[in-house]
Amino acid sequence: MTGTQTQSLQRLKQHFAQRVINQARQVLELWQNLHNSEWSRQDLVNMRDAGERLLRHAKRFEQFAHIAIAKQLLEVLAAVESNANRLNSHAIESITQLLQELLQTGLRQGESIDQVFLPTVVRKPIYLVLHCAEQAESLAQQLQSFYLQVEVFADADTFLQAMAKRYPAVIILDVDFIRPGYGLELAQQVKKAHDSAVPVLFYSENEVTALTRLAAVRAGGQAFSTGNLDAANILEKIESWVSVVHAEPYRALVVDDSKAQATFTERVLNAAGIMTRAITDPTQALTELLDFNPDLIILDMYMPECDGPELAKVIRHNERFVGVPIIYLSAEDDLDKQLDAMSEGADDFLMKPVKPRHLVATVRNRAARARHLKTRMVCDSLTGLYNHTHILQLLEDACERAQKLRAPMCFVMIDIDHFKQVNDTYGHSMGDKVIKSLALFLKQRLRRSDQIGRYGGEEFAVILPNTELHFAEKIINEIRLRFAAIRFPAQDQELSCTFSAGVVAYDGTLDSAQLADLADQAMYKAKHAGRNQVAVL
Ligand SMILES: Nc1nc2c(ncn2[C@@H]2O[C@H](COP(=O)(O)OP(=O)(O)OP(=O)(O)O)[C@@H](O)[C@H]2O)c(=O)[nH]1
Repeated sequence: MTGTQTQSLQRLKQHFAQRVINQARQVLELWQNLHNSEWSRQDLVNMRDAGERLLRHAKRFEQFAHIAIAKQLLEVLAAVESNANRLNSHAIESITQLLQELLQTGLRQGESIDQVFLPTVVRKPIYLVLHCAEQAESLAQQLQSFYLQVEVFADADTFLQAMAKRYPAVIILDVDFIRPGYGLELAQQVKKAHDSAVPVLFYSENEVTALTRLAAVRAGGQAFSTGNLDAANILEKIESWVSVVHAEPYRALVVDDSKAQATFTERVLNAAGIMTRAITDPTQALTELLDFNPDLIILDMYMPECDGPELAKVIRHNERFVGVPIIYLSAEDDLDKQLDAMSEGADDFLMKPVKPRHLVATVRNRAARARHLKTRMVCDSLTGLYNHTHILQLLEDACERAQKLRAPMCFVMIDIDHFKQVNDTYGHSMGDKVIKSLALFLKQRLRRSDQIGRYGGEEFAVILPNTELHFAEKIINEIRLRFAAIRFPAQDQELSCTFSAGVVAYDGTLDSAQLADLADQAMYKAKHAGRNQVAVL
């Protein structure tokens, strides 16, 4: 085969790789949409179509893991269809499990990194509509170093044409684009012409009046910045606007001595994509709590062996379950009794018969809040990355998984160089900004299946499942080069930072603590060898 033929074959392969990834993403997105709606016949059809497309593309590209997952997904969907299109907990669990696997399945090793490691947080482009061309170019460059796609517009027509073709992740719009106040008019035009609300970040070089800010809100502005536009800040905003819904379905444990009521509750919740386990014997509740790990518990008030408030107390006595919301679902209409029951550590009271919509909304709201609190416990407050304890826990899980599946896995330790100097020269808040930027940078560059933690002050840890050592080294090195190229506006100058990293591969025998230790050693090797480099061990 000639060099040109090999190249075009490679391009073709990459083209299909991209398609497989896109199809997998579509299936995931369809499933996630169910978090806000109720399962219908149309959902089944859409998921099946997306699953079939994934299977077709995966076959063409010979992605065997994707083929196996797509086939199993289609089987589960066929079972749902033959069960009068009723989603039950088993189907919800199977689909979730398969989609998790899909998320974990990188493409075959050896493919181009650009295809495998697609930016995960913000993929759509950013439209930059600024009055000053020089400022637009410099901001575009900064944003690009964060792996964002940027399109710069110098006139309104080209911008409006682009809007008609593709929606961006965000529009950064100068209120004084071309002439004073024209940016606001342009935003109004966009708002009228397009149903889909694209977030607009308004910008003005100078401070503006309250009236201009009000006009910006009315024109659909999501935020307003004045003075310096800073890429990290913009990415942080966009990330919060596009943050992905939690992919895991909610889990509810239903305790009701009436089988008919328990089944009714289960059906209503299942149709909303909520996994349910229903039990009629309250003495089994603790065992089920441990086994099923629900986001919340729905309790009947009156049951023969032990009543609801007693059970609530027993549950609350267990340290592990103090935070799990408890909702009563009972025919009791005496307000005093309801309040008494609530005083035993319950969170809500729903009267039977309850409207399905009311039940679903209550469960979703309570479960979302409980998850939010749980997330805060495992995440670092400055960066939103996993905290030290949690990333080590995740590393333990990753080692187990890699050993079970005999899959490659790498662990990386990253430490910003001479960080003390950044704090000493530019102040602690500038130091915080650099830490936050590196966090955003890693999130934006790595795959969704990779896990990133803030290991210590200016130290980060990354778990790369399904990744060979040479690949991990290549990616971290590429990230290192890009990060070093970022210029952070600091006072009236610019600041740049570098990092040193240590990369180690799981060999199937080490435990997570040993692996972390080795990564630390590798990172120190990089520091001793002069910093701003990646060392492997
Ligand atoms: N701004 C800020 N600084 C932090 C934070 N956590 C730790 N630091 C600072 O990070 C600095 C780390 O300094 P050192 O461990 O001496 O290392 P270094 O200056 O980065 O030098 P090398 O790692 O040897 O390249 C200390 O001054 C800490 O106070 C934080 O959350 N924010």
